Amino acid sequence: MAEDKIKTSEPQKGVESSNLQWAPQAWAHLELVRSKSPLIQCITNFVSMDFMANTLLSAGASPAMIHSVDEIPEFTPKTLGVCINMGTLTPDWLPGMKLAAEVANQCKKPWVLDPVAAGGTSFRLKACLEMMNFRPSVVRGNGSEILALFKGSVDSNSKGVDSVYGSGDAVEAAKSLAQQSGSVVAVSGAVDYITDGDRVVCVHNGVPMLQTITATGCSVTALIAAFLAVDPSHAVEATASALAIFGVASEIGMDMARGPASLRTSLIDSLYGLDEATALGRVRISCL
Ligand SMILES: Nc1ncnc2c1ncn2[C@@H]1O[C@H](COP(=O)(O)OP(=O)(O)O)[C@@H](O)[C@H]1O
Ligand SMILES: Cc1ncsc1CCOP(=O)(O)O
Ligand SMILES: [Mg+2]
Repeated sequence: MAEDKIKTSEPQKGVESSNLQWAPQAWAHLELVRSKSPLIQCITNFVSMDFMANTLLSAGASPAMIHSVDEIPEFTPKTLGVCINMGTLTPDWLPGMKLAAEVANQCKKPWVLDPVAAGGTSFRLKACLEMMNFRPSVVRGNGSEILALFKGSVDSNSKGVDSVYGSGDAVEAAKSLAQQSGSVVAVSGAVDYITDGDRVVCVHNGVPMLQTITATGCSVTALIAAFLAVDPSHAVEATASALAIFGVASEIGMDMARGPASLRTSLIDSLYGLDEATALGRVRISCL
């Protein structure tokens, strides 16, 4: 059973030794998503809706882009996980986002926050910080977004949804943010860092061309929600697995791609077709 492969023991140091534990665990999480097909509610931006839904479907999950405040009390309790993304935020979307987070918490369902461009404007920063008060199970952002949440200030150098910092620049901020908020914090980039404020897990999978396809960050956040939905009590492990599997799918997709447009397609195909031997051979996870 896939559940048997999900270990909770303390991680070891170094990529090679850690992989003995983490790679089978990442595969086990993907197998669980495929077998349980969790219903994931996504309240997300208009740019990402299609790619996010297709990412979830190709992993075996069942996405629903349902955001009306009128439907949330009835629909959110039926889900196994919720993804809330601030990408194309307007004031009228916020009450639904807050209600979905509240209902998810009441129903003890995991929910994941993507604080897109958190440091871009004061309106957006305030909204992201308000969402943090609902204590997401996981918050996943790029370096700029995690630094903005930690500092609680707008970044005058912000490039909007794109990061002006590497993920490594935000590791200490991520640890402090996790300690203050009680959420697991994931910073994505060339290396993805996942922390609960104590442990820091590093995912080394992925390809630089992911930065040239819009909504890859949004979609991997939704994938985190799906992995968390099948293993809600191990948020660090499920988050690392989702980031590693998405990264592996991009690496295999890269072998077939001619550029960003074809990578977008081949990534989805690779995620759908990923097998155990390939996952075990490619997942690269270590601990700081
Ligand atoms: N330089 C890189 N090398 C490999 N993978 C990367 C690189 N930059 C980003 N990624 C991957 O791309 C995905 C999106 O991350 P990121 O670009 O940081 O998010 P966002 O799109 O929200 O800014 C993640 O899976 C991350 O691991
Ligand atoms: C371009 C853009 N503008 C508002 S949301 C969005 C998508 C951002 O996607 P990602 O954060 O995954 O790059
Ligand atoms: Mg993003």
